[in-house]
Amino acid sequence: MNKPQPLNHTREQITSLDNELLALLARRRELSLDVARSKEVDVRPIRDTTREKELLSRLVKQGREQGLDAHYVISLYQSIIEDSVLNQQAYLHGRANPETQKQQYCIAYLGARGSYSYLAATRYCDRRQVEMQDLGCQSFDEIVQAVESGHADYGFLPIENTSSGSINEVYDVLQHTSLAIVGETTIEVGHCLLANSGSTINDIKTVYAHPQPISQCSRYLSQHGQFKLEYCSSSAEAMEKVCNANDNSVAAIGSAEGGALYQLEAIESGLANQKINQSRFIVVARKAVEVPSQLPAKCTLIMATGQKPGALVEALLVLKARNLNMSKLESRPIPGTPWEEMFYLDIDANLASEPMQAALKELEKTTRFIKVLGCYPCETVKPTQLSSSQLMIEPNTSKATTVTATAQTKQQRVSKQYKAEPSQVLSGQLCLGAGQIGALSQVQLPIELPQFEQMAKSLKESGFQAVVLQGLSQQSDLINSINHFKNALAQFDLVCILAIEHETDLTIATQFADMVMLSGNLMYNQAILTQLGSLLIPVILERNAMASVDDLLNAAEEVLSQGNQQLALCESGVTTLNNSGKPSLDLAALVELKALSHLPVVVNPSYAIDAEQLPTFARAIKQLKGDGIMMNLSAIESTTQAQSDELVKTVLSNLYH
Ligand SMILES: O=C(O)C(=O)C[C@]1(C(=O)O)C=C[C@@H](O)C=C1
Repeated sequence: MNKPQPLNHTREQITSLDNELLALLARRRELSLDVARSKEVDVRPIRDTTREKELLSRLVKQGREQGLDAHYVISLYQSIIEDSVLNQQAYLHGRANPETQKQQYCIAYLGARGSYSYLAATRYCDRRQVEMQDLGCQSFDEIVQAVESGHADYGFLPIENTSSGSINEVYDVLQHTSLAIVGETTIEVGHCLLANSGSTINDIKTVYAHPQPISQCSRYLSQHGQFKLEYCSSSAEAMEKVCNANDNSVAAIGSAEGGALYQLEAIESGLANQKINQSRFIVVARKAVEVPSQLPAKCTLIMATGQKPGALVEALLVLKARNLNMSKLESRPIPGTPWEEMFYLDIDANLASEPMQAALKELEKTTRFIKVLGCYPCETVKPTQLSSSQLMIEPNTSKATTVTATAQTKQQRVSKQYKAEPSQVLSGQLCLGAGQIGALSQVQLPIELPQFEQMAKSLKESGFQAVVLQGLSQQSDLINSINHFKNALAQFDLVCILAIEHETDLTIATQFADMVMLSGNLMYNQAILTQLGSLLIPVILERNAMASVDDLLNAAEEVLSQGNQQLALCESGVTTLNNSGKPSLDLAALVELKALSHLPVVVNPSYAIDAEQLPTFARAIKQLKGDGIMMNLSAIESTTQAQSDELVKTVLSNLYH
């Protein structure tokens, strides 16, 4: 073996590379802010998971070629992307609320420098490049008072922890404050045993800690029954006590970062019961803030329902009817009124959005008390994952073997051999398969909202259960419009299906739809099929006009193999030499698909069949065991609205009776 170069020489090279890496990361951050500036102008959502997947799979491949393993590359980039998303969010949030743009924030928090609250506040200010003036407090009440009285700009309150759950006292404080929640931040809580320099674990007799870390480290502490526990009002107080004690037999529980501020050393680490131990803090201020529509927003409400049975369920159904996701529900007693409770709800929605406003109006009618505590950007960045097939891309694997290997396993999940009983796709009032027939209407965008509301009402009255919105790229102010459309559809219990006709539709469609439909022109796009397979909402896969039944089943297999079992197929006609310029409706394919697969099949005769023949075809679809009909009413050229209504009525009546 050759003699290696001297250690310090190698270390110098590593140091110089690390400097370059940091400079590159800083440059990447600047570019990410440039992206935020463009998104501010175009009003596009911050998160683009399609772009993230593209980026990750390319980097995994390139990394492999340079000897870096996929998981290493992915975890590095997941942190980089999280940072990029949170920075963009902070930037756009600041722009939407110019009065919050200051050089310095005075922040009230629990304990003293070094506490977890202090670390969370530091992180919050760093992200916004604002200097922090810290105001340590002894209790949650003191924090709230400091902000209410104007001594502090913001208060930091820990609201929940992944090991010990919700922090009830904070919920109680929120019942009585006039402050608004304007932000949230989550930090990793790495509990360590912190002691004076020179102490070893065998020296420790007394441990100082706040009750929260004690409960989060209960397993570790029960293994060390010899420790005498002393409760403190914060982790910072615990560290300060150890620092002042000048004694090797005392220790504190806290973060290594905080301990360093008190010259304490971490003699044991990873004390928490759960490997992932995170605390979420809410940020309170005197004035509520606005959240731009491109940011994922969260609303926190408190409400007291009527005392009659089922009152809470009734209130929650109001949210469900508007497709509002509730990410947290807590209850706390109302002081002075035994057995009555106040509910705290976190809803994944923007307060300014139509569904949220409509839900609030409805809730105001049925609850005894309701108050919005705040609307703020959601700071949980769910890491984008790659599918196992994307992770497996081996540079040297011959393409032929991959293709045969998948071909052999294909047909399995879609086939009746794999699953004998018919599958059913369900979303709201729409039910496809296993004996249920659905009626879906296609609506071509762009469209004005008042006209859309009118249309939604008449589609509901005709008997449709779902509406497929096509031409997303044609609609201006897309996010706002979709929110309006969804709300209008929800009013009439209609399921909102967004059609993906271009790769660029994917992000918005998957974010806002109850269900998505992949247009036939994208049926061969492997990357999109993979992504649809990882969704939690149902998917309709339209057959490409040139595709065989086998091709359609192969595409369906790809979706199922990624996990999403809520899949229906759609036959809209194939290109033939019939000279009419129209596609030919392939009812033989319907028969074949039903014979081979358990998946529901919807038929869309709108493009292939003349209007007057539609009632006959509807009967045929039913007799051939089709599971639904999709109709594009604008493709049906009837002379008057009344004629068109009459036709739709006959078609649906033939389908259902
Ligand atoms: O390319 C974008 O749209 C970005 O916002 C940048 C970036 C990134 O940091 O690479 C961040 C967030 C998006 O979800 C995708 C990618």
